[in-house]
Amino acid sequence: MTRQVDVAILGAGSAGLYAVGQVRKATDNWVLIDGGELGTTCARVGCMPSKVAIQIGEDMHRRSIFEREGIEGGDSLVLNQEDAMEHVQDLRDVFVDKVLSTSTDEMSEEEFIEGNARFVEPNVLEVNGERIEAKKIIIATGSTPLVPGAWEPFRDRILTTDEFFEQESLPASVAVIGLGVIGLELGQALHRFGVDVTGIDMAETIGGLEDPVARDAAIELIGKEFPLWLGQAAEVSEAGEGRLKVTAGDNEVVVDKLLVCMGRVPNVKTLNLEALGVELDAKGVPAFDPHTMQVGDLPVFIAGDVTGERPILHEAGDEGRIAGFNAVQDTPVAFERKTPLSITFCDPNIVMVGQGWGELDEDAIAVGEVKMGLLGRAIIMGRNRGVLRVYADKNDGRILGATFVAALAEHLGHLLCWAISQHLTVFDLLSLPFYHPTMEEGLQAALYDLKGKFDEELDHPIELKPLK
Ligand SMILES: Cc1cc2nc3c(=O)[nH]c(=O)nc-3n(C[C@H](O)[C@H](O)[C@H](O)COP(=O)(O)OP(=O)(O)OC[C@H]3O[C@@H](n4cnc5c(N)ncnc54)[C@H](O)[C@@H]3O)c2cc1C
Ligand SMILES: NC(=O)c1ccc[n+]([C@@H]2O[C@H](COP(=O)([O-])OP(=O)(O)OC[C@H]3O[C@@H](n4cnc5c(N)ncnc54)[C@H](O)[C@@H]3O)[C@@H](O)[C@H]2O)c1
Repeated sequence: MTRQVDVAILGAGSAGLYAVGQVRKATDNWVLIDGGELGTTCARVGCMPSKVAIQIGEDMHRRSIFEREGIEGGDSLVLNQEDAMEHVQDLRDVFVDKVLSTSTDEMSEEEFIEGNARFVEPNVLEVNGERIEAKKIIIATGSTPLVPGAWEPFRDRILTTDEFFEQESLPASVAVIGLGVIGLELGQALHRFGVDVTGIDMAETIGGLEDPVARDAAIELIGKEFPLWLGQAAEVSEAGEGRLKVTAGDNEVVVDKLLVCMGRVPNVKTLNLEALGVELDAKGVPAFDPHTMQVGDLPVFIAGDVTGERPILHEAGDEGRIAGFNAVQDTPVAFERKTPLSITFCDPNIVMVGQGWGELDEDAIAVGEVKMGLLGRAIIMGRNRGVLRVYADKNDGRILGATFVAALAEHLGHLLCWAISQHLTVFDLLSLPFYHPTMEEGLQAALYDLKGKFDEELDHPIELKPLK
């Protein structure tokens, strides 16, 4: 017998759970299906445990400035790697428990099915031998770390983020392959844990940086901590005694393990999306409307990392909300998407907001820049490194985007993202308060530099607004 439901949601990750949150407001007749480990990628093997590792690394690294502050004994501090990893796992468990106790743990057997679903028709699924016919289906099955098939013989010495946080002890040496977001965050954390790290990326950049000034600053600063080999793909072979030889161009290193962070692939393999009868892209994902999350005109929606488009948590959350909301409407509603914001939590942070350097027409923009070296608060913190670059429309001063390589830039990025979302100009921003002494004064300095690129002269100080 085929079970009938209003909505079936595939995947109990962040996107799927946000979708459920919307769906259950409109109907009790829904089902959530998940065939993997529960607790969400974010809490279990993503955002949260990675930030714990980064925090430990940062706390340990802080000792490098103790001496100049008159604090003695920094050299004798020891990071116990096993205890540190146990702390990562303890906090990870707290975050996972928090997710489970407010989601699947509370669901009935009717509401939550453990199993991998596959499509039979656009509105019919099969899971654990049972058929489910759903008026609407939401695909929110996330993604999986990419490991090249050719490296399968070395799989026992390859760590991805699916395995890393489970490690009780750490290898003495690691080659981090891929210096995108994950490679930079975890590579630097591992280095600061005392592991001998070599970072390799086939691109001539790190953290996906396109702005040439920001890119050079980031490569110089992070390259002071551990070697970065850029511009050549990594190749791997046996080195004997269980170790691996990694080469990239003329560089060569022998390591105990690889941390592979070469991107992620959508979890679509077992879904039989061919049954949808629409074209699939090279990764097996169907085309969808990013404002409704609907797949063509099918009764099918898609949300989160499985789309491969905006693989970050708040976007997965929004996509889940959009898909869930629309799955219970007669006609899908198109929603605005948020101003792009991406933060790599390495030190210094790498932050990109709004339109990226690669999308902008250099002739149509003005760029404001400040180096963080002379910023008072940054000097006090011993974190006066990096650069802030802000891009504005040359005609009207409207802020279009920015790239930051600086300590605590995660906060500056939010401020500027909100300003772009409100369509503010450099002149609007300079009339707002900047407290002294703060890191925000770095942003203020970049904005002053940007304002200097415009001829516009006000008849009053730019920091002030005449009463209307
Ligand atoms: C190491 C790391 C660090 C990160 N750090 C950050 C960060 O700091 N900030 C940030 O914004 N983002 C970060 N991200 C990204 C963020 O974690 C993801 O964007 C987000 O978790 C995606 O949520 P999701 O619901 O799409 O996928 P998931 O949470 O992965 O959920 C997908 C679910 O689908 C299930 N599933 C798979 N196949 C099937 C099937 N056939 N049938 C049924 N169920 C299935 C899986 O078991 C899983 O439970 C990080 C990611 C990683 C890996
Ligand atoms: N702070 C955050 O928001 C955060 C943190 C971690 C992960 N994430 C999400 O997870 C996703 C996946 O992260 P990721 O770091 O795995 O992917 P990524 O796409 O950010 O980086 C992958 C890197 O691997 C490199 N690469 C690919 N093949 C290679 C090869 N053969 N040799 C050398 N280098 C190679 C690429 O040039 C690229 O720089 C990201 O897109 C991100 O959105 C977000």
